Amino acid sequence: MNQIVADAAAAAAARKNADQPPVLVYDQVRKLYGDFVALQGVSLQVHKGEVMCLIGPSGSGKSTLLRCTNALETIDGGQVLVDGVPLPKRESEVRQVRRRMGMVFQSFELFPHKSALDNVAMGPITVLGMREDEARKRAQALLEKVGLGSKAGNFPANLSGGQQQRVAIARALAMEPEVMLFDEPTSALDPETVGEVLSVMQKLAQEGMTMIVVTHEMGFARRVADWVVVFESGAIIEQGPPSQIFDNPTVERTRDFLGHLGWHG
Ligand SMILES: Nc1ncnc2c1ncn2[C@@H]1O[C@H](COP(=O)(O)OP(=O)(O)OP(=O)(O)O)[C@@H](O)[C@H]1O
Repeated sequence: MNQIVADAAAAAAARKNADQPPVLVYDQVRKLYGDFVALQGVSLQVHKGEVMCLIGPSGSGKSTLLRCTNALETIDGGQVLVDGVPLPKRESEVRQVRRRMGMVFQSFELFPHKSALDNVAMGPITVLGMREDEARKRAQALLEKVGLGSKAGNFPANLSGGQQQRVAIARALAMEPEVMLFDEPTSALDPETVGEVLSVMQKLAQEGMTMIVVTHEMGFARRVADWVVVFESGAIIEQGPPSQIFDNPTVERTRDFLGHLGWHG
């Protein structure tokens, strides 16, 4: 075994909960949009409590992989396993799986005519069948967790982008997901509100939430990720702990990508 392979094997063995079965397995996942190959042969594992950041150039397939995780997109080859079970095809079963994964989008997607509290309480009431008073109590606690306890009555239009995104995170958490999927959660935000969203995410990570984060925030990935995956043209070109990817990438194209972003370790 050469040194690079030995280092990679040691890093993989050191992953969080590597001794337990992974929560998510992507096995040779392939995704087409017409003739266009968006994902080709993507194989990856996510362990419980792990924060995995997906990075890479625009259009490299990061969001597509995230959307294949909760069956917002169907796959054209390979498989995605959740707790060892392939993603189902039937819509009713897909909904069951989706419920276990909270998703946060770039564009918040809050209901504009509902208060922050109602946005968060709605899922537990309508999907989980929780009593309204209990759901509202849960929603208030979650708004406090994301630093918005005093804004519960505000409508989305009266919240900043960063605050709306924190409501969206609280809304996802209200369903008590096993995994949180973040699709470029700060890309649509004014720079001054990016930090407040990232610190909520960092707190979640510290609490042990399993997270997959598509991000262009390299500082966040370096600081918070346990495992970083670099995409290019629908394929993984390198994966490893942040110290490897950001300080000592083994693949020239990772170095090029980070160099273009002005990242110098
Ligand atoms: N619904 C769709 N129909 C056709 N092509 C699509 C569709 N969704 C994505 N694509 C294409 O698939 C490729 C991968 O897109 P994807 O959004 O996964 O990239 P990404 O790495 O997340 O990029 P970014 O960082 O810009 O969000 C892109 O070339 C994109 O144009």
